[in-house]
Amino acid sequence: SASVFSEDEETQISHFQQYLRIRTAHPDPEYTSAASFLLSLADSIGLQTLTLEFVPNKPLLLLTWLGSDPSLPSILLNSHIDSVPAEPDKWVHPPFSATRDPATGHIYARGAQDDKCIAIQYLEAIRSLKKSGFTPLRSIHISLVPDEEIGGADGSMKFVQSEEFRKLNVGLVLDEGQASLSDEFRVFYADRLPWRMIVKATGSPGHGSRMYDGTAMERLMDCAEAIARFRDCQFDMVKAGIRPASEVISVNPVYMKAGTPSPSGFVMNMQPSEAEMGFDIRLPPTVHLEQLMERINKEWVPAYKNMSYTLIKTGPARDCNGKVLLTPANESNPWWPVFKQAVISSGNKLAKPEILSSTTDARFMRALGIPTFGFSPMASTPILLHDHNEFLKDEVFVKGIKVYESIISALSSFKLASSI
Ligand code: MET
Ligand SMILES: [Zn+2]
Ligand SMILES: [Zn+2]
Repeated sequence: SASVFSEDEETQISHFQQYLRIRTAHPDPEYTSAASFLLSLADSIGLQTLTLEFVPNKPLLLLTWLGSDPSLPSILLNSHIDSVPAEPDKWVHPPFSATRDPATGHIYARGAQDDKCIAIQYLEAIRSLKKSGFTPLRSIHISLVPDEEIGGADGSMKFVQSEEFRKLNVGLVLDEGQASLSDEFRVFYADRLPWRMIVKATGSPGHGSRMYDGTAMERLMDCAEAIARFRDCQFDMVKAGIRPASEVISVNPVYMKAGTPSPSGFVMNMQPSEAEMGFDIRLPPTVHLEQLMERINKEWVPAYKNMSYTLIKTGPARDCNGKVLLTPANESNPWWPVFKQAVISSGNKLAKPEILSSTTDARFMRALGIPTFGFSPMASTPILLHDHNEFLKDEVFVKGIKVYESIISALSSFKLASSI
């Protein structure tokens, strides 16, 4: 049912909608309009702003609220500007309309959950803390980055390698997380590693009517079947409740390409000499890589079957000390109890820390050894990232701002005798 909001809250919701209406979907995200909108919000709050352009036309915004002791390690709040594409015909409201359903309060837009909500929540939380007279001890930075959805090579990867980043002296990063079906917020201490695998098969072409061995299609289908068997085994562990989905290996087919195009579709009486298939693979950070490589070479894509594969791995799998990319979410990490307590004192619940099924820019910060949590305060919300009809309820969005007020004030006031 619809809730009643204050005038300030209505303004916050309207800022969210305005941001959602900017078409930041790949393959041609409107980075310039997004940047000018975000910079004008930052100006209205009185934040310092810096626009970095590591790659032309891919702005990365750095917003700063200076702490009273800027020599202390700072807090960095990260959000990506870009979104995945949407298929408008399959949505109940156009994906860049940010339509707010008056009955439910759902705001429909690509990016509503992933992850434009947090960018505006960071900003509005800071606006409200500033208004209340709060002054941070540590500096707080917001980074608004391009290209996360396509691997981050021209975005966060360049950012963390830059002199500007080094100068921030970041002590803790918060990045995006995922919605929660229950009333407990979720928090993520690691991401799965993102791989892409492209399998190509070649074989003898021939008449569509002929039965013979060694066609490209037959070989590729053998590969797909071997992968499907492995996928079933991994998925069965999830279905049986033995492991969470983020702690198994997922291998999902994402495209198939074969056949000879014709004006009316495809030539049907020819068996093609080439066939190709793409897979999205996600690996738990502690995965046994040798075992998987052996499986790929022996079971999935045996070279003797005239198949080859390409593996694309975007981003680091280990940090500078050769350690897997995990941020301790326990008392050994002094930031953890501060974060956890801040969520609880805002009147909310926090679920047991998890590994994220998908992958975020957090891996670039973790690779530098910087503690990084994934967190998007969306409780009692269906998980709709990259799906049709992505939405966030107005009330959930507004509550998230309050949660960040608590988190930002706690983290930025946190004092510790030792190095951090
Ligand atoms: C491949 S880098 C990550 C891109 C996106 N966030 C995903 O999980 O698919
Ligand atoms: Zn995404
Ligand atoms: Zn995202």
